[in-house]
Amino acid sequence: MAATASEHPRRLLRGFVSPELCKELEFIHRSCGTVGYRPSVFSTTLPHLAATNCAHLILPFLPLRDRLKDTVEDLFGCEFELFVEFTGLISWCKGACIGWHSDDNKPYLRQRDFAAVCYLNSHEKDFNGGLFHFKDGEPSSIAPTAGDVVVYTADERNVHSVDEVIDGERLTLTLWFTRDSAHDEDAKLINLLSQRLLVEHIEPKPFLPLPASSCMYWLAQEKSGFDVRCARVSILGYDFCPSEGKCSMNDSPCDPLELLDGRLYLGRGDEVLDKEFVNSLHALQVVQFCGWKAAELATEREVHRAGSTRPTVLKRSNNLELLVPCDYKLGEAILGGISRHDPKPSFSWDDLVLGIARWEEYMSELHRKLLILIPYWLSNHTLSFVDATELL
Ligand SMILES: O=C(O)CCC(=O)C(=O)O
Ligand SMILES: [Fe+2]
Repeated sequence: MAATASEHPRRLLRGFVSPELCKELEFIHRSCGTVGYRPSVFSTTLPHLAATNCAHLILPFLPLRDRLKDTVEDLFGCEFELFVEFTGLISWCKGACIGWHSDDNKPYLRQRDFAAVCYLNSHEKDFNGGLFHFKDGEPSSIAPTAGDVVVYTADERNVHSVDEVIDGERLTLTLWFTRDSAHDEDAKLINLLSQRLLVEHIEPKPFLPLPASSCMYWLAQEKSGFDVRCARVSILGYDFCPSEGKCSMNDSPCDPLELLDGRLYLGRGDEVLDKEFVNSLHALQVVQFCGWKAAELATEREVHRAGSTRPTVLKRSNNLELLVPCDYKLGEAILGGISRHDPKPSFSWDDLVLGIARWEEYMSELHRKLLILIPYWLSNHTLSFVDATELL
């Protein structure tokens, strides 16, 4: 039965997103996300990835984005009519909720025709609360499960709400589709990417991230607040340490959050790894990559342990602390969740050093493919996914 046959055109698609892709998108969100548009909400949009020198991280979204558009067109009988209007990773943390609404309910949202919400993690495993409800019709309630997707029309036939998240981080990939070509996300992205292509890639590592303005990472709450980059590394047991010669809060009047834009080290307990990162996003991406690939890195370390040299680790001293005005407790209360209580794998700096190398391979491969795909996208005016090797 086509979804259009019902009074409430909608469909729940079980297991639509593979567990591997759920994890990869979680990695991207935790290493690139910014503070979102509502309290306790974080988001990673495709234009944001392009603007922070991470356009190559758009690639993992594309096969799923294409498949969702085809599925929505098929289910709702509008083949070749739709454009993607918005694609974003959105996480809701402790305290986030939304009351009854339809997704086209504001004048500036009228172009939205259909929604697809992909659940990337699971109720009761990764977060509590956050159940989805439709006001009328079936299914009436959905407990998010990693891999499931709910698609529905964005109009008043599908008024819905989301219960408050009690703890953990509830992660979705949300897309809206439109019939109005003026709101085609691809056209905007291609424009951004073509501008970037004009910038000659002479850097040896063109995939290194570039932080956005520090206010985009700052979550303010009453008299307190935290930088989401600092909070996320802290939840994994690390902190940022200043690079030699950089000011610290003690001896310089400069804005301490600006230190997160420059070179820094990673510390853990009373140790600091003797490896400079170009900025906080670079270090955060590596740390999140190591979390994503923890099992593979541990296995690889076992295999290579004999011949490898130990990484240089410094003892922390007073000038190896980056004092940013970050309320870590608040960050942990909002971002930390039930999955944090999983047994932690034993820590080794060797894994981090191996992770740095594997992170570089992962990013440089995506970047290589991106450079092949951009001219193809420019001539096709769409961001569709193709095997980059076929274009060579
Ligand atoms: O995350 C969800 O389950 C739905 C979110 C929602 O309703 C919205 O963003 O408009
Ligand atoms: Fe909604």
